[in-house]
Amino acid sequence: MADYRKQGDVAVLHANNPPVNALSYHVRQGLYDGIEAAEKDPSVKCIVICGKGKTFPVGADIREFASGSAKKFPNLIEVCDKIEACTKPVVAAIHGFALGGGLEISLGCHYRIGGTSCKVGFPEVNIGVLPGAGGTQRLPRVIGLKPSLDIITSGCHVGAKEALKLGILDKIVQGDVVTEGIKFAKSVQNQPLHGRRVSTMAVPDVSQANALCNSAMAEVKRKSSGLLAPVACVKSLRVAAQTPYKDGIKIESALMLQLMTSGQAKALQYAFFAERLASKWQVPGGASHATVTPRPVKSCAVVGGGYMGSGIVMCILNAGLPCILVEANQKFLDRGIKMIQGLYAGSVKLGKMSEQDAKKTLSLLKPTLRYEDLKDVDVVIEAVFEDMKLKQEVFGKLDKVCKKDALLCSNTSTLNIDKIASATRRPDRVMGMHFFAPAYYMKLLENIRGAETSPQTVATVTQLSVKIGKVPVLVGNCHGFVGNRMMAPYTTEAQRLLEEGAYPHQVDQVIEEFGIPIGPLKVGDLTGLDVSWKITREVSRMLGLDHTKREDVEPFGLYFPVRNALYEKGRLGRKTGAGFYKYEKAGSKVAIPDPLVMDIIDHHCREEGIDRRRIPPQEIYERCLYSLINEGFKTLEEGIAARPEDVDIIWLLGYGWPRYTGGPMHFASQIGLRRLYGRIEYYHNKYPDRDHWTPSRLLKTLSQQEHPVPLAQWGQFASTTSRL
Ligand SMILES: CC/C=C\CC(=O)SCCNC(=O)CCNC(=O)[C@H](O)C(C)(C)COP(=O)(O)OP(=O)(O)OC[C@H]1O[C@@H](n2cnc3c(N)ncnc32)[C@H](O)[C@@H]1OP(=O)(O)O
Repeated sequence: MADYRKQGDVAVLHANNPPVNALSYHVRQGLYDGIEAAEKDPSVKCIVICGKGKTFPVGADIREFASGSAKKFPNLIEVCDKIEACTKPVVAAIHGFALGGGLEISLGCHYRIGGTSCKVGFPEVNIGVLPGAGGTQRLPRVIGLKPSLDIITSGCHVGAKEALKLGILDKIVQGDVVTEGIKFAKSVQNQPLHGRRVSTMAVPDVSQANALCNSAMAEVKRKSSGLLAPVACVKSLRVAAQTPYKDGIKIESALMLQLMTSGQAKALQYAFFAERLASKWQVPGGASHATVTPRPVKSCAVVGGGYMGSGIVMCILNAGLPCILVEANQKFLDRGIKMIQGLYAGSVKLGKMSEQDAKKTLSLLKPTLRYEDLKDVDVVIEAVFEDMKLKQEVFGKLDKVCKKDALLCSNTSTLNIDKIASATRRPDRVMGMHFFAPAYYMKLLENIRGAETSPQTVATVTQLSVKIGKVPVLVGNCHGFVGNRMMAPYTTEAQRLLEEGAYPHQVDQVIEEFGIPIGPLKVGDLTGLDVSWKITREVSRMLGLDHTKREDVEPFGLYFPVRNALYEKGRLGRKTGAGFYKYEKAGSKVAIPDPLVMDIIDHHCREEGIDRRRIPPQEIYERCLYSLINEGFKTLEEGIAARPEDVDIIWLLGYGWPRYTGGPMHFASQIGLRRLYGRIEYYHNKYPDRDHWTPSRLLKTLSQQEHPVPLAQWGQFASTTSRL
């Protein structure tokens, strides 16, 4: 709703819908009625629109898009037009954020003032739509087409100073923005409104409209291939330059309708809420984010200053927390410090950070060679080499020196967290924190709870994860957890396809066209074929198998003859300038299909008596993606992943899965679970020896329901199909 109050001859309208004043039906109605009441009241001379609590409205209520309430009278266009048509001056007093529909409301006002820390923007492209309440028509009339194209197609926030410079804000004010808004409104209450109604203005840089829009269109197509919303934004902005407002707004609405009904908008909005759901954990037994209080974390330590460890240190320092870095010897410690210092120097050079801030942040780092220095820290994150024996050794030492209630966490990507915890006398205070590289940049944190991890440990680690800027997803303990476990069948199928008839570039092309930025074989080259070779050896060893014996490893999906042949020839990937592809030189990024690799593959097939066949792109697509999705359902049925949304966030933020499909689980719901199950069963019959094609029980159950089960209800079926 919106609160209406009078202060002297000023009517103050507060949008009141915590926590972010989203413009749901009651808020729109409140604003509309408020303007009408103020207009009718002869004692009111001017009006201020503002937001209750921490922000100005941040946009339409995204949940209303699906329910249809967004269309109810008055819709946002009608509210903005009502404000603009008011015969008394209306001032938007902005604090916090004015985003999307919130910014559109303010552009409907005759004046806009903002607090020093306010931010404005049109983030609609991030949720698959456009500023559909006149934003694409009004903004260019205020600030010109060029900056409007940048702001609307990027979805970026614009700070107060920049907004003032551009002309979005008329004034920046210190102190309470509503008090200042009232003062400002009084100062303009006798000014004529002619020239202040944005829809009547001309676009200033209209003469360059074609050139600007053509280049913006080329840019959005290049940058966001496959995304519909940025393209629609450019189209709508071009219309603003060519058409009067009354016609432009109709075209904007038509484009909005097209986007709203596209699968992309639905998927992106789903991803928006899934991301916010991620940190709201619950564990079997009922403890949850809502019931358990985290312990305060005042200091941290990281063991291991390699690439991952250094990145983790930076996340902690960036959050303003002191961090001790421990290394095994001076050489490694110096290397870690140098890496961290270098990355901060880079940020300063790029203008992302001031030299003073970098210095201040770095002063929170305390390098040491002595484990004893960790005796007072609240949380330790171990980031040593992925080797169980080594990790257990480190945890044993930590357990001895760290205070009793300190949490001990392992940055492991695959290893059994219970086994690591068994090296301590505090398994209830041990957790996995699987960071993604580069750790200072990637937002995902896959947090792994062991069998004995206490709810308070989960709460504390989750809170710390959010504090260091991550999106934490709580998962259970199994080999590879959720992300890497699902990765396994995907990469296995990619490699098996090579033995049956495909070449690396053909597999990667299908996956990249789907929207994953780097295909699985290019990822293999990036990670290093020696690394994956060693992982296969380690996993085989853990299973008691001889990794050199085909008959041993093949039934476990660990037989990769093409990869092995390349590895044996010293083709280790990008770093050696040759792997599944060739590269101009060692370290180059551009992967070039290599006839030599094709010969190696052909030779292997001849030796094995394999008749190579043409593999259609659809088969590549299904075998890589559906095997991965099937594994995702298995993580759900086993309770390793708590919710389908969690699986999706892991793949969206950690593995480059295209956000406009919502993630593997949302994508599955769009394919249709019956159809998906049918295809998985088909491949299971074709490749009965590959365990990853055994259909998930959960998927089977869901696919057999008479009506499609909404994704949010899959969890109810997971418990009945669980094998655990
Ligand atoms: C005709 C259509 C016209 C216009 C189209 C639009 O206006 S589309 C909407 C455009 N606006 C946005 O996309 C803003 C989205 N919100 C944000 O970017 C962030 O929430 C924000 C404002 C930067 C605040 O971030 P913060 O980290 O402080 O909070 P958080 O994101 O966790 O949000 C708090 C809770 O509010 C819910 N929420 C946020 N925005 C909306 C929204 N627009 N509609 C509905 N709900 C919203 C969010 O889900 C959180 O809910 P919770 O239940 O607490 O998890």
